[in-house]
Amino acid sequence: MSKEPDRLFAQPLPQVPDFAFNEDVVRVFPDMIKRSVPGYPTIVENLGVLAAQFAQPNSVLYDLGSSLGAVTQALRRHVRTDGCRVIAVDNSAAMVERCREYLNGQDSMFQELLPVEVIDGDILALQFQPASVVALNFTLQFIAPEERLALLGRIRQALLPGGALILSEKLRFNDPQEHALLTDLHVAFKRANGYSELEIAQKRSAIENVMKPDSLEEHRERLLAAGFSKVVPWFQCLNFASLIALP
Ligand SMILES: Nc1ncnc2c1ncn2[C@@H]1O[C@H](C[S@+](CC[C@H]([NH3+])C(=O)[O-])CC(=O)[O-])[C@@H](O)[C@H]1O
Ligand SMILES: O=C(O)C(=O)Cc1ccccc1
Repeated sequence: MSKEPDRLFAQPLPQVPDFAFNEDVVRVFPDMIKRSVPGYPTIVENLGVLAAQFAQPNSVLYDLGSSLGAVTQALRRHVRTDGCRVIAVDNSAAMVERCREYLNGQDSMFQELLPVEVIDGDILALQFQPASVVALNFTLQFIAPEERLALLGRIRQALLPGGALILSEKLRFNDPQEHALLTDLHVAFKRANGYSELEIAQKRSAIENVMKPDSLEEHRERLLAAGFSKVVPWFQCLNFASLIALP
């Protein structure tokens, strides 16, 4: 993995552009996500452990919004079920190109890994195949809010009995005091990871138009409306959480 540190927002910008998953972000992405998302390494590794419990023989495991393939790599470390294959999808060409390189690296280091296909495409336009595991690891928050229910409905329809959707998201909180506390603690987390006040402020303004978090209650209700039968939070660190949704 690239070791380049994230300094994208370190210098004052006359106007902060909307955040995009372009080549500049790709270069620093492993460092950025680890220093910005509390619990990220734990979520990714354990997503593989969880997936191994839900994987059904001869089915597809989807990594939707795969970025550099961290989740795909965890799936390939943990899932041993016969005939499974991974389909990773991202609509950033820069991410997809680097993701394929990293997965080739994983292939050259380990034997008998699950086959993987990386698709450069929009998850909103995807024709889903029958799937036992679908991972949306910090991706739904970048999908336009009005598209989210229909996407979850299509995922629900594709899920096999015994399978699961694993959904990780930044959370918003309806209680203003809870929201303020966890937002402040997230800023403290970023500061402790070496980000300056300027970097934190400029990043906040870059993502505010493109990343729209929901509350846990909104996630639960929407997942049930999409046809899921059960929603089980399995991890929360500050304002970041991961849920298991059962078909
Ligand atoms: N409509 C879309 N279709 C396909 N991809 C999309 C779409 N919208 C956004 N993306 C892609 O979703 C990813 C979100 S990052 C996921 C981290 C990864 N899961 C990880 O576990 O490392 C989250 C973050 O950076 O906070 C980006 O690569 C986008 O290009
Ligand atoms: O940085 C933040 O404040 C976030 O909420 C997480 C994030 C991580 C990586 C890209 C975009 C948003």
